[in-house]
Amino acid sequence: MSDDDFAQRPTALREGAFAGKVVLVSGGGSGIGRAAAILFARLWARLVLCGRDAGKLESAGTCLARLGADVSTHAMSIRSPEAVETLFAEVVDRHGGLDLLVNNAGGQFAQASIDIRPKGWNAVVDTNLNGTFYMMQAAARHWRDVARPGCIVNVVAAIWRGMPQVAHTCAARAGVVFLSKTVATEWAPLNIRVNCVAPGTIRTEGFGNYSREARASFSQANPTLRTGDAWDIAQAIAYLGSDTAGFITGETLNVDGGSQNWGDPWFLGRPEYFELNYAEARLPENLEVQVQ
Ligand SMILES: CCCCCCCCCCC/C=C/C(=O)SCCNC(=O)CCNC(=O)[C@H](O)C(C)(C)COP(=O)(O)OP(=O)(O)OC[C@H]1O[C@@H](n2cnc3c(N)ncnc32)[C@H](O)[C@@H]1OP(=O)(O)O
Ligand SMILES: NC(=O)C1=CN([C@@H]2O[C@H](COP(=O)(O)OP(=O)(O)OC[C@H]3O[C@@H](n4cnc5c(N)ncnc54)[C@H](OP(=O)(O)O)[C@@H]3O)[C@@H](O)[C@H]2O)C=CC1
Repeated sequence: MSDDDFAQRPTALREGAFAGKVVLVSGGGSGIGRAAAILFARLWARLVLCGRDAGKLESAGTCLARLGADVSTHAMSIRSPEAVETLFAEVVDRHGGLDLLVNNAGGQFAQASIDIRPKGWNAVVDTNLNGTFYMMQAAARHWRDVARPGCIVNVVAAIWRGMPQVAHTCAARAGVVFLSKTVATEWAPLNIRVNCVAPGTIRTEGFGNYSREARASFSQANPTLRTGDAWDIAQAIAYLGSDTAGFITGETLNVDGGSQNWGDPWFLGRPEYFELNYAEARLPENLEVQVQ
């Protein structure tokens, strides 16, 4: 899907639903984050995008400005607590405050867990769990200090049956889900809602990090036998971030084509052990039936 597609796709959300609201999308330069930012622009939000790559952010910023949004872009890494602090100071300075934080930045690399080295484990956990926490905490402190209501939507993954070959990200996302449930209670007195969206396999630029074989498994990894697209996730994010979802907190919304129930994505390709061959499968003796 292109920016132009996202600028036109129908949406269930009401025009003007985010009028006067400031929305921060991490990883807003590409994929799901970029689609969500386009949706928020169409709903009249003011936008803040952050990510590491200034070029990607600038390109997304230009697209949002064309849609009429007031947008600022900030190149930084969510892994640095100092950079997160600076980001929030810049947001307050430039936009006067924040209303919704979308923690979408994240990623991983595929590797058998038995081979993951400490540096790689730490890189993934630091981005997906620690970085997300620094952003959540900075937002909550801001809302507490200015006595303003707030809302957080964290993008995780449909991890419910484990995620072989990406154990580090599975562990980190599980951490974010339970962190979110925890602070949804702690921060309710501050009028802050916290929810997660758990995507299944969603066709984005991020797919480029995986082999052809892995990508083929992604498109067969749920009962619909197809991948979702970034708009599917953008709409779920906007719904949970909107006042329409005002009585929902501590929840995780799966947008996964049913992958919780059936399907097996393999980030490095399916190991031979898991190849199924029903034609040659032998039943245990006591289950054999005589066919007349
Ligand atoms: C059972 C039902 C399941 C249902 C379905 C569930 C959902 C399925 C989801 C399916 C598809 C998912 C897709 C996506 O998530 S797409 C979006 C994602 N985008 C990315 O993943 C971005 C790509 N990755 C990265 O940018 C980086 O890897 C990362 C952010 C994770 C780390 O960045 P950093 O810059 O800190 O790290 P370095 O590159 O410097 O590396 C640090 C050490 O990490 C190790 N490493 C890194 N890459 C690899 C690799 N390819 N293989 C092995 N090890 C790696 C390594 O130790 C690095 O240190 P050294 O370089 O010193 O060795
Ligand atoms: N596509 C899918 O099937 C699924 C995706 N997800 C998750 O959804 C999110 C969006 O993924 P998607 O859009 O597909 O892929 P992308 O790779 O396009 O998006 C990841 C974004 O995260 C940003 N990012 C990564 N590390 C950092 C960091 N340290 N600091 C700031 N920004 C960072 C990247 O920006 P930059 O390069 O500029 O730093 C990039 O824009 C990710 O968390 C991903 O893991 C979850 C399940 C499935």
